[in-house]
Amino acid sequence: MSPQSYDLIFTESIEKELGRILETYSKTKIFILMDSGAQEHCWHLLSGNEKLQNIPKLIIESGEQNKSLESVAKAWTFLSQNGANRHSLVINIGGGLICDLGGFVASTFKRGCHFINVPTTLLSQIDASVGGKTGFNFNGLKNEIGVINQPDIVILCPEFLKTLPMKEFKSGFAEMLKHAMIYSQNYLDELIAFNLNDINYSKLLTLIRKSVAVKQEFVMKDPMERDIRKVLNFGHTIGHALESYAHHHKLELSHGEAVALGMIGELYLSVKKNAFPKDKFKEIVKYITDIYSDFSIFAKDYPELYQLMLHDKKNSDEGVNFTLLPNVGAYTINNICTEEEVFEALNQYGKRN
Ligand SMILES: NC(=O)c1ccc[n+]([C@@H]2O[C@H](COP(=O)([O-])OP(=O)(O)OC[C@H]3O[C@@H](n4cnc5c(N)ncnc54)[C@H](O)[C@@H]3O)[C@@H](O)[C@H]2O)c1
Ligand SMILES: O=C(O)C(=O)C[C@@H](O)[C@H](O)[C@H](O)COP(=O)(O)O
Ligand SMILES: [Zn+2]
Repeated sequence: MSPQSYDLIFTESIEKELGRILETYSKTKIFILMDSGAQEHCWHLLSGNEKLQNIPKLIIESGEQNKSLESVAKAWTFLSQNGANRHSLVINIGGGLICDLGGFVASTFKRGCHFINVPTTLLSQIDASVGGKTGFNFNGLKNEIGVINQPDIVILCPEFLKTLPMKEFKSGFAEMLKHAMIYSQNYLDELIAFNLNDINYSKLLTLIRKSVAVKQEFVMKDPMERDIRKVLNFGHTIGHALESYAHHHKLELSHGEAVALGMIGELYLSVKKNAFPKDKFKEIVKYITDIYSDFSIFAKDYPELYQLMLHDKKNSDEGVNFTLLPNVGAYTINNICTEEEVFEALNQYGKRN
């Protein structure tokens, strides 16, 4: 398997598909890492398969705070105590937390064993399960520790999404909006036309396929994020700072909400430095703020947010690095913005002085 390739399988019957795949691993020891929400809402779609029933399983409590070194250590201990070896297979079943954490655990246990992702949230299906970014939060910073390493197989089963709460659905939808912003006006128009209040699952499957294809196009060109893959990070320089800030101050903010808000600020910088069309900026900001929670930040907290951005993994020694857009479907990478420009961008959010 080349460093950036894996098998991507769409299926309507996850139990049969996974059972078929496991036949090819019949000689290896298999383990399951699953988050508690996936256990509650998804396991029944899989557990009819006898082979799966007898596989040792570790449940990681859901919640971003559990994407941690402690959870990684728990999973390493679980594998070690159950006799896993470097030929073993880890099956990650859950959202982006499990794909990131489980992918890292498998990539580092005995210097790396096989893993398969079975994403069960919209965000993990269109983003976290594909592309090989794995890791966990550390020292109050998002994804501070991790590796880029591809799974053997990713199995996408949209059936799982039918139990997803709207908050989590919107979180994944934000990453789809990001894909559209960096890729094409047509795709953005399709997403804007998608009715979140009456989900058409066959239309959703088409959109999922589109988003996965967009992500894969960037990953295949630059698997280790040396340059063009930074485009997939649009909205994240500010987004990750907001997410870490919210976590530190015990405020509710999902990854997708943070990215949606991050895109507003980074679109502002795109208008200022890349001549992104002002009228389109206003339109998109209105659309995003109508969907995502009004997460107001205080001007007095801008320095804390800026300090968090200084840890962004895209940065070199020149300062805070942004991916910006000259228009929908166009992008520039390695834009260094000053603290003053960042503060101006943060002014775009509803703030209380
Ligand atoms: N590696 C990447 O490329 C990448 C890309 C995007 C995001 N991420 C990471 O992914 C994480 C966010 O992922 P997420 O949005 O999936 O959050 P999550 O993994 O925390 O899952 C959200 C919630 O949904 C529950 N859940 C899972 N499947 C469900 C289902 N089918 N029905 C009902 N509930 C279900 C979970 O138990 C959890 O409570 C963040 O840590 C983010 O940094 C990684
Ligand atoms: O796959 C990528 O590359 C991305 O940037 C996808 C992002 O949506 C995702 O949140 C990723 O985990 C962020 O990467 P990071 O390197 O900023 O931690
Ligand atoms: Zn993201």
